[in-house]
Amino acid sequence: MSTLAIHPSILSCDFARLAEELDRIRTAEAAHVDVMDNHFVPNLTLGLPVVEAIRAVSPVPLDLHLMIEEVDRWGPRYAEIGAQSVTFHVEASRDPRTLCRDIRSAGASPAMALKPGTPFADHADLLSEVDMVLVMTVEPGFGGQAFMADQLEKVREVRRAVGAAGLELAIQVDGGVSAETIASCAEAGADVFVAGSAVYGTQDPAAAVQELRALAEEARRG
Ligand SMILES: O=C(CO)[C@@H](O)[C@H](O)COP(=O)(O)O
Ligand SMILES: [Fe+2]
Repeated sequence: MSTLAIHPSILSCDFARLAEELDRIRTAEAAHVDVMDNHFVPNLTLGLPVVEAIRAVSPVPLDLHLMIEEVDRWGPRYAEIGAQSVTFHVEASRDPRTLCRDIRSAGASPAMALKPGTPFADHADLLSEVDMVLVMTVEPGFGGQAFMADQLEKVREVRRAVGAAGLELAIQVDGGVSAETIASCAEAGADVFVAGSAVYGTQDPAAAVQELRALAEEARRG
């Protein structure tokens, strides 16, 4: 069985103190970086030069979540700078199979993301190309939104499909993941948990990461 991983989203950190904020989550398996272009989502965050600077100072690997329209063009560029994983939205990519291969050959793990309204079944053929499936548990664009419990059925569906195909894929959830909701995600079959406000909204983000991981482990043990 896979190890559980907590990936704090730096969207909720103090952007004026990025290096220090990254150091505060050294207990995490990776840092989740939300790249938004104000086209695919109605918000704008950061781009390649800033992600490259983050990569240079981060004590943990980077998990990049690309919420951008031109992902076929930019995805491989983000992989080249040394990210651990590059997640693209299936709603944005015109040629996801080629994109997955380009990301992998540039040295990163490709992952596919599904917005809440996007059925997994329409994109199940991509499972053999990716290392991770991200099931969004909020509409992408902003941190601090309420968790959409109706997406847990999609997590279960992906977990069943991964098992049936005999694959070893990670399933990530992102949006509204907190001490109140993480157990339901783990029970449904998620093993990588993104949390922004539930980590950076606390006094001690490193301890919050450990608490979230312990809750997920407990839920998995049943
Ligand atoms: O991708 C996104 C939002 O689009 C997320 O990664 C958020 O940054 C998660 O923040 P919280 O819901 O955990 O506060
Ligand atoms: Fe994200």
